[in-house]
This record gives sequence, structure tokens and C-alpha cells, in this order.
Amino acid sequence: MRTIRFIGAPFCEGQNLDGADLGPTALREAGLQPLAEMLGWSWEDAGDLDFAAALEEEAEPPPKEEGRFALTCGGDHSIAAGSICALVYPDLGVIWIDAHADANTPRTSPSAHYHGMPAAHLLGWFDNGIDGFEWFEPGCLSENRLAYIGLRDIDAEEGRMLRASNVHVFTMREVDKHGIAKVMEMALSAIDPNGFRPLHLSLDIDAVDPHFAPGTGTAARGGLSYREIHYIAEEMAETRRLVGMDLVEINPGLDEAPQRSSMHGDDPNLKPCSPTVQLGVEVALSALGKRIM
Ligand SMILES: NC(=[NH2+])NCCC[C@H](N)C(=O)O
Ligand SMILES: [Mn+2]
Repeated sequence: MRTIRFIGAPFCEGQNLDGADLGPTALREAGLQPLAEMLGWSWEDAGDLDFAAALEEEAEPPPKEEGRFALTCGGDHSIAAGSICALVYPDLGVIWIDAHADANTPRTSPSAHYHGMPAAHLLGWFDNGIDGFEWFEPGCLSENRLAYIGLRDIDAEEGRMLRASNVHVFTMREVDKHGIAKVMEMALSAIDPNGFRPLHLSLDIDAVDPHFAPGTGTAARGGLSYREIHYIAEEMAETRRLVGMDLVEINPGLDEAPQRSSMHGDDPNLKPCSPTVQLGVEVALSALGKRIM
């Protein structure tokens, strides 16, 4: 049986809003575990990472993940530096679904928020190491093995760096132009031309249009539709090479009230929860193999 290792990463220090740290608990309470088990997964809950202790003490490297599907739930997107660095596959391909590129460096960032930088850090674009990141391997992700989908809120300097790089970028305009099916095909063949690489899905909920995902700290208009995000997750599962996933930037504190009326098509086993948490659970299930039929 395939095993999921659920890793709670309640870290929200990569930006200046509280609430993203409530993500892992909200996903557990919505019933993600029983829903995943119904799909045939066995579930291992690794609990929540203790960032308070880690920030005070000597930083510890994230545990290396191998052989199980690592589902890391944030928290803000900072945690992707750890989750991706911790995957033991040297030729890992990453599909990064986001409104933002998170490819600033400490030098270019307009906000100084680390959640806008983890991709640049993984790519080895920082000029210097950072204290507390002694375990980190800058450049563990090479440019041609990273593809973004959904970008629409990019800072000027980060846009220039991306254009000068070998990173594959599919903004919302490419989604408009080609449709999501074609974009997924192009993104996957860009990072994995022969179709043999292990794959990781780094999913920032703010990639989805704020209409469907209002509960997030840096919302941007004009995002992916409900079905487009599901299609991405379904296609990732379909590759059968997905080894890990981040689900980040769900902020239950900023979310709308739990929908009063559930819909007929909702999974009856999903516990009542706010809309962005519900979307997070549903998309995770699609990535774990759930299908319409
Ligand atoms: N993971 C995120 N939501 N990132 C938002 C980043 C926003 C902006 N580009 C910055 O660097 O500050
Ligand atoms: Mn992000």
C-alpha cells in the first residue's frame, strides 16, 4: 500500500500576517486523513514541526523523505525550501503553482519577506548563505527542472532574473492562450522531457482565483479556476511519479465563514470547513488520485 507522510509545517514568519500557521490543523480537522484513506492510502502523521524550538536552538535539517509520499502542509511558502531540499531525489522535477514566483533574493525583495524567496534560494540565486540554514543546499534544484504555472504578480527584478534563467514560466496569459491541458503538457515535458523524473508539486493556494480561495495573505486577481487547479492536481497524479507535495498559504484566519449551504456535489465525508480549507482538501485529494469517475 502506498503511504503518505503528512508533515504539518505551521510556519508563518516568512511574511507579516498571522493565521497561515493554522493550516495543518484546519486540514486535519476537515478530515483529510480519512478521505485519503478512502482512496487507498495509508497515513502517517508526522505531527507539526516545532519551528519555535528550531528558531531558538541550533537549526536542524529537515528529515530526508524517501519511499513515501511527503505531503507538507504550511504555513507560508517559506517551507518549500525545506520540503524540496529534503526530498532525496537528485533529478527531482518541480511544478510550482502560484500567483507569485517566490524568486526574489534578499537583495531584490521589495518586502524582505522570505516566503517570496524560497524558489530563488533553492535555485542557488542568493549571494550569501543565511544564518540558521547551514543544512540547506543552495542550487539543489536546477533551473531547467522547475516550471511555474499561474503566475500573475511578479516583481520587476524577479521577472528579469526569471527571463534570464532557464526556469520554465507559464503565466496566466499562457493558461488563457493554450488552455490548462496544453500548459500542463508543456510544463511537464519542459522539466521532464523523457518522462522518468520523480516530481514534486509545490502548490500555493493563492494561484487559485480569490473567488475560490479568499483565505490567503497575498491574494492576486485573475487566477486559476476551480477546475483548472483540479486538472493540474489530477494530471500530476496521473504521471504516477509524484513523490511530494506542498500545500501552502491557506490562512483560515483570513478565510470566509464556512459555507452555510453545502452543495450536492461535495464529498459527504468532508467535515464542514471554510471555503479555502475545503478547496485545499479537495485539491490534495485530486493530487492523491481522486477522480470524478
Ligand atoms: N508565497 C507567497 N505568497 N509569496 C508572495 C510574494 C510577494 C512578493 N513578490 C514578495 O516577494 O514579497
Ligand atoms: Mn508562493
